[in-house]
Amino acid sequence: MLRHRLYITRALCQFMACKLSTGLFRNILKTKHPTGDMWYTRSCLQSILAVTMAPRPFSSSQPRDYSLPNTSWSSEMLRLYEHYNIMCEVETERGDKIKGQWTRLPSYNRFLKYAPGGQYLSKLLLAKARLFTRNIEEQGAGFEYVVFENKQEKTCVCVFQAGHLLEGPPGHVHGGAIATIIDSVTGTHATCHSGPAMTANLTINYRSPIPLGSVVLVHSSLDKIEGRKIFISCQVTSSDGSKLHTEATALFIRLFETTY
Ligand SMILES: CCCCCCCCCC(=O)SCCNC(=O)CCNC(=O)[C@H](O)C(C)(C)COP(=O)(O)OP(=O)(O)OC[C@H]1O[C@@H](n2cnc3c(N)ncnc32)[C@H](O)[C@@H]1OP(=O)(O)O
Repeated sequence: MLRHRLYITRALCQFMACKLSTGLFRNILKTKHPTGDMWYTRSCLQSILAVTMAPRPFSSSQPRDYSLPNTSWSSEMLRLYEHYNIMCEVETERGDKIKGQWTRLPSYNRFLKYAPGGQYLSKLLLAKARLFTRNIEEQGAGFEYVVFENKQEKTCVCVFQAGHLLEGPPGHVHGGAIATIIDSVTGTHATCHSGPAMTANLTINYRSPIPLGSVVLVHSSLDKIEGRKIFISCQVTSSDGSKLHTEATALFIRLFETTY
């Protein structure tokens, strides 16, 4: 079993290194199996990767989940967290708890490590790498956020509190930080819906500045899917929805042809 995993890991590394130099997932790839009597084709490797990383990018194992409340969260952040979290579970007439329309998506400092099978890849591939939005250890200093998904409505909402290290214009959030949270939320949405995907295009209109330390909502809506293309639109609003801060559209390209 362990040997089998090692073969898969080695093949994956060769595959990724090859793809980095030739463009993602474009050409037929043949990688020799270590035993010398078998060849991996692109579709075979895609299947391995699909099993390794998809359809669920998150597993329920033990690491720190950054999407859970911490002491830096303001009362408004906690209120909105509770507002959505309570809808993740509903009570039936018989008093049973069942899954609601919303799901809270856990978030780690490196999701690859905690994806099914990802711990093997994680040891070999840039082991110190961290998800950009989760790499500031000081609570409340950077991106504090939690994403909820509503599969039925094909939407996600993110409750986002911007810390003091995200300053751009004095007292307000940097445009790059806003782009980052939009990319992260829409990217998470695309990945949850369709499996691993990368941003191909992100178009942003900044409508009104976001005060540092304030809590805003990032709404992500899946507009349409055409083949491997996933079109998403996004609005960042004040926490009561009365003020529009930012609008964006994003195009993600699904990395695998497999449908989930
Ligand atoms: C749980 C996970 C949490 C993750 C949260 C964080 C999310 C963060 C997401 C990111 O930030 S990803 C990093 C930033 N993005 C990149 O670095 C991507 C760089 N670009 C690429 O790697 C490739 O261009 C890409 C994978 C996007 C597409 O390459 P492919 O070779 O797989 O696709 P191809 O070029 O064959 O295009 C497929 C289709 O998409 C279309 N397309 C590709 N790029 C496009 C583009 N930029 N604009 C419009 N259409 C585009 C293309 O025309 C074609 O359309 P048709 O099928 O209709 O012919």
